[in-house]
Amino acid sequence: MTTGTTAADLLIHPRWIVPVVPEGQVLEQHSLAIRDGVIIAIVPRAEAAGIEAAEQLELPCHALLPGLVNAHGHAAMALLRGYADDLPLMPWLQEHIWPAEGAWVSDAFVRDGVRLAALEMLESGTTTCSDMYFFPEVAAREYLATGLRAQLAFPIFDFPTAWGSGPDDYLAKGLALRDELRHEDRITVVFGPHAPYTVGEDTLARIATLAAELDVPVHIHLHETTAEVLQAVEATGERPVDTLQRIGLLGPRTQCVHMTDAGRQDIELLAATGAHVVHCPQSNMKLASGACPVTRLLDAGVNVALGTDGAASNNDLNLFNEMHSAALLAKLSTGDASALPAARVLTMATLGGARALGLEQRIGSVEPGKQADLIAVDLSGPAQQPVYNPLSTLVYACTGGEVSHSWVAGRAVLANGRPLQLDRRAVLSRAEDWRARIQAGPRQGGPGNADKETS
Ligand SMILES: CSC[C@H]1O[C@@H](n2cnc3c(O)ncnc32)[C@H](O)[C@@H]1O
Ligand SMILES: [Zn+2]
Repeated sequence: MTTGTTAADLLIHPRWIVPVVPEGQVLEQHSLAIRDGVIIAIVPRAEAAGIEAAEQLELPCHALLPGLVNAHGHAAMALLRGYADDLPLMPWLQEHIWPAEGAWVSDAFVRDGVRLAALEMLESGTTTCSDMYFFPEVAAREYLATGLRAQLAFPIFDFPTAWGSGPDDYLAKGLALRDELRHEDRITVVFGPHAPYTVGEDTLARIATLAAELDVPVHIHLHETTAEVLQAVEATGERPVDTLQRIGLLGPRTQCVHMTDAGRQDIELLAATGAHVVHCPQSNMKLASGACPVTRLLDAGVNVALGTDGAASNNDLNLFNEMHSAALLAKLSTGDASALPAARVLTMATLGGARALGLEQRIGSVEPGKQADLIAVDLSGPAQQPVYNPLSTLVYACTGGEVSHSWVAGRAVLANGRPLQLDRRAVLSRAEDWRARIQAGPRQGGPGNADKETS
């Protein structure tokens, strides 16, 4: 290396960089250098000559920003997209989704479902996802292969499912998986108790103790509907969030998914304990569950992340769509057009997600020293032109299809709109196979047979 130059593996020259920190900033005609998977420099284009790079990439019409963080989903449910629509939460779950999962979920279902979900997420700008679903060991293998970063929230219920026989079994399997994957940089394994209405207080208290001892996050559906809250109050005399607080399960490691029913006291409690909220606006609207009071949470100092939920209730895994919906829903539900502006919603979809998942030191913004989890978005199309303000264009005028490149820890995972580690045709063909089999009718013999049929 010549004196005065910096060595990089990759030097990117985009039209704009949206670093997210500070919120609202847009850098024009700057270059970004990556070495060993880490962002090492962001400099004005004119100064990029001082950086010697093994590879350079010109992106003349693109915005470069942090990869999006989908902070809540059930990836393999991509195979149940469109299986049951236009229903409220409980009939949807109890009469349609849980019976289908009982009949079809197996390791092969999860393998093919995660591949489909990973393909959709990568093509629409997500580089990190949180996945709460059965057979997380299979999902982990797929995330390692496809290049995505993932938090796996291993499922815990008080009753048996395809993946476990009861709380002891779920906890043993989940913690063994966490141990097995402890050296994998891109994967974290956390507790995933499904909800307070499917996991009793004894099990939740056990999880609280283990989570504190091991310093492991807890990801839980919470206050998804007002009916859930009212039923809990009737049965226990407490709102679920108060139960979690009483048993020690509410704190900076807790990721509360949904929170559509959150009054002033709930919000104060979340803020005081440092718990995170994952907002899933499209799933909440489609199931008519309610609207999370995002602006009041943010005003109170609660970190809010953004998630799609599963494709069976959204019905996509596209965080560009989710950002757009989050902004519009906030404006509609508060009657305030200035609620949740573009810069704020982009923070939720990046740094807010990273913070909720305990990854803020590593990802969520474009800053030297952070992992190079980045996406490039081509803003030259007719639906994006003219670009007065790239933040506005990204949130209000993009659909995800404009994402051309993405990198996770500096490794290219999408180039020219195509995934590099996934066989797109094979993934789509497997999804169609599952659709045909599921639509043909209930499978006899229980989970397990699907492995032999599709591997
Ligand atoms: C712990 S494995 C995931 C489990 O959750 C179910 N699920 C999917 N979407 C929702 C939702 O919006 N609320 C509650 N539960 C949901 C999924 O079908 C799995 O059984
Ligand atoms: Zn969910």
